[in-house]
Amino acid sequence: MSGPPPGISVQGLTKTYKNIPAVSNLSFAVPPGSITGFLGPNGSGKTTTLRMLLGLVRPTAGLALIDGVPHASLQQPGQVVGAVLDAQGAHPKHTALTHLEVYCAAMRVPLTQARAMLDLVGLGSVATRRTGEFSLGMRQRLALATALLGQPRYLVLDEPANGLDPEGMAWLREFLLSYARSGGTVLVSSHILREVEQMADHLVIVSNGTLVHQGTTADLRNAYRARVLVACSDPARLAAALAAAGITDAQIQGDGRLAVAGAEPERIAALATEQKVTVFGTHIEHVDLEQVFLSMTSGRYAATTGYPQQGPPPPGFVQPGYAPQQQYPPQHQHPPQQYPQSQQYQQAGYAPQQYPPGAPAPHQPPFGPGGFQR
Ligand SMILES: Nc1ncnc2c1ncn2[C@@H]1O[C@H](COP(=O)(O)OP(=O)(O)OP(=O)(O)O)[C@@H](O)[C@H]1O
Repeated sequence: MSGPPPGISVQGLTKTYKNIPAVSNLSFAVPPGSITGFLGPNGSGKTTTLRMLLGLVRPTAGLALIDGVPHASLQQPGQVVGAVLDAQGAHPKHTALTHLEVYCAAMRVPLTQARAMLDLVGLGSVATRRTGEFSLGMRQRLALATALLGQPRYLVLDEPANGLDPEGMAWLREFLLSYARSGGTVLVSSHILREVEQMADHLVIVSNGTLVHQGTTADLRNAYRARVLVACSDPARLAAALAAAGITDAQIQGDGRLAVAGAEPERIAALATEQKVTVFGTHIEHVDLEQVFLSMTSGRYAATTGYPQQGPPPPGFVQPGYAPQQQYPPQHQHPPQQYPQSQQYQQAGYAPQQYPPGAPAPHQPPFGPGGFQR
């Protein structure tokens, strides 16, 4: 018999408080080995969802499964899933070491794990200090150390970046990347896309308790990749030449410029030269994913009439209320200014796309050699 499907799976999850829906028919999956960013503005139902997943809130309807079973059915939950829901859990008069040792005893894991986990999260030097003296960032690290005591396969973190300075954020990012590389699965919530964008390979975006997007981070980036705005003597002719060369995402804008996605300015210029189309200037337009996220979750998204006008919806879009075509948020609209053909443009230099790099790992992995063993 095959075992339960691995990963986290949320199916039709619903929680209503006195007729007020906190989470409505929410379904998403967290693939094993992924870092999945769980995003949504304040009050969008993230914490309620995570609490249902961890068996702390009873769903009104639906299922939240870890390794195919509800949390309550896990044999040794602390060794399957570690959670950080809030960083305030430690007794202020307890030292960090005592705090963890109490948990070790409760979870029946060796007391030596307490010291090992403090070292792992960078709190080794303050192990005997009272947690009441800890900053919020230190408490976040302590909460993470607590979650890791049972060497879980899953980590569920609710806004772990709260209270972390940029250095703490960078540390957390590297830590979670390392955890995932060693086979762990992470579900991490945030209301700021930028906080998780560099580490999450999957994104689940909620608004008002409902799903608005799920998919890979790469797909979202590709859906909103940079485009080149070309001012030229014959945009229609250039668009036809681009299409013949396999570059089909080119649209004439209201201002007369041709907006091209999926080709670099040099390639566009070469095709224009072949077709005897004069290029007056090009401009690379980058998209800030944070703006896309804000537009998705604020409900303004459907009201925009931006780029591109046609084409498939971005991968992962699930909300039928959203416009069926992929669109840029209002911040990326161009003014309705006309660019007459005779107008001269300054040639804008090509700026390479500045998406954050993938997943550098310049640090010691917490698991495997040098770290703790699964
Ligand atoms: N115990 C509760 N009783 C009544 N309403 C609740 C309760 N818990 C949450 N809610 C409501 O459910 C909605 C979702 O809240 P939730 O805390 O899950 O959102 P969130 O996305 O985690 O937001 P935040 O990041 O601000 O914590 C909110 O409107 C909130 O007021």
